[in-house]
Amino acid sequence: MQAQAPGQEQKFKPGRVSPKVRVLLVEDEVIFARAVAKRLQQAGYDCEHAATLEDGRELVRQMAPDLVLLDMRLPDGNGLDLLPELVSKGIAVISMTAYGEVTDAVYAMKLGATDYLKKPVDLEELLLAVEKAQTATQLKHHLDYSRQRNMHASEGVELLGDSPAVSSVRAQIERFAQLVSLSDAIPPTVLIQGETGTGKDVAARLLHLSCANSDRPFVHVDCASLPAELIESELFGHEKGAFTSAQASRYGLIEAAEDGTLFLDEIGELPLPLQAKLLNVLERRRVRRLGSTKEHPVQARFVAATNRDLHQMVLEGRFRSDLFYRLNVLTMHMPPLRERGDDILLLAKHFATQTERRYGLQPRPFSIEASHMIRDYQWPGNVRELKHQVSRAVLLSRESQIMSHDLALPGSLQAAPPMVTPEPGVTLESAEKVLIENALRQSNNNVSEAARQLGITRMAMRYRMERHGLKL
Ligand SMILES: Nc1ncnc2c1ncn2[C@@H]1O[C@H](COP(=O)(O)OP(=O)(O)OP(=O)(O)O)[C@@H](O)[C@H]1O
Repeated sequence: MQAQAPGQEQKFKPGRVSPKVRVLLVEDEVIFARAVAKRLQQAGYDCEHAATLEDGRELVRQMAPDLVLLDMRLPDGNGLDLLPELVSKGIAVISMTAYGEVTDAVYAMKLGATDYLKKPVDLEELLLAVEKAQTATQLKHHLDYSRQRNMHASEGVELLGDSPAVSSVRAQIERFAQLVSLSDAIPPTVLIQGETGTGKDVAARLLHLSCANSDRPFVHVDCASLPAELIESELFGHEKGAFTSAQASRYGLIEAAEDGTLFLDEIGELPLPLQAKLLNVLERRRVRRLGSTKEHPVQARFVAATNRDLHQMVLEGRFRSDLFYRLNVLTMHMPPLRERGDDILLLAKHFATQTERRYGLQPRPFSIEASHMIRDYQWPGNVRELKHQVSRAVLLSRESQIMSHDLALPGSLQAAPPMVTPEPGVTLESAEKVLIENALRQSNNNVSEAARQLGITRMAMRYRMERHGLKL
């Protein structure tokens, strides 16, 4: 059978090589979790279980799930806190809420969950929801790839900011675009470095749009989220029978990029043997599909991005030095958000307006205190973190201004009085009172937020406050 032509969407279809769908269950009720995992495994899913948000986050990194079943009330926080991260990675999420926590389900859907289930959950109903979400995600990925081709990665690409650091990035993108577009030359590779969430993906897309052939494909390969055993066949393609599940020949993404751009995101995660193969492609401009003896010319320009210190990885023997030197020709550095001065507020206002428009909400300004907090916070997750926190604050805020406590930044919690540890001999009852008082102080007397911090419903919080005689 012949390989399909690059224009055919089918060749990108997820799941063709790995039939097992990976499901992550984030749930602290162990007996229920075991029953769900068993039922999903029986139905042919790969299922992993995490009992806390933190373990869930770690497993997302390790197993790159296709779908997450997310409980809302977890020992170390609310499932809503993990949800935006999952949605931004294109992972389907089914939220699971207990009876009486309807608002959580509503927020979860607003934040991009695919579906929600009410507890107690019937296992067959859960299985149906998983199947439905999986079909929807496959369709979405399918469309995403088609969209990448058809819209040429141009939609919604904005590198906002007036700071000198961002202006300099913009100028560099223009300059690099000219250099990689020189007609007769083999285009030099562009390496985009920067902390997570600084806009490396945005910069890569803008670069593509500024190049000659910007109407050609922009193919994004996330080396961190593709399982190691899949990356090779995804990148290089394969012939029918090259390995057990290769039932048809298939173009790899390098060929699919045609004479457009292949964007290798998180290149630091590429396994060492594949680094050698990639170097070979970059040097010889030829690619050979798995199981084939024939080589095909490579026309694409290569853009790579990383938030790792590749030089350090070379010193530690985790990244090939020859590939590093090959990549490190035209290098651009995305500045961290904390170094962009007033751009932070400009971006915050932009994301607030975006969320208000998306959900048809009244425009509201940030309070002076909230603006100061946004400006002073260090933003370790950079623009992505800002975007999520602002969207979340806009959706959750009930007041005429977006207040600092709506932002729920770790800094604001640090600024709150330290937690009081009960003395020995203190009763459970009085310890509970102390915890409630602390949570209220940390959330500036916002009962919903305090309830969220303690992992209980607003109603339960009100009831306990009344029992302890706590008034606002
Ligand atoms: N200057 C900017 N103006 C507007 N939006 C931005 C800007 N920079 C980043 N964003 C937005 O922030 C989010 C994160 O950006 P992006 O994915 O490009 O970061 P990244 O550096 O590639 O992250 P990672 O290292 O985690 O892959 C995206 O939603 C992007 O649209």
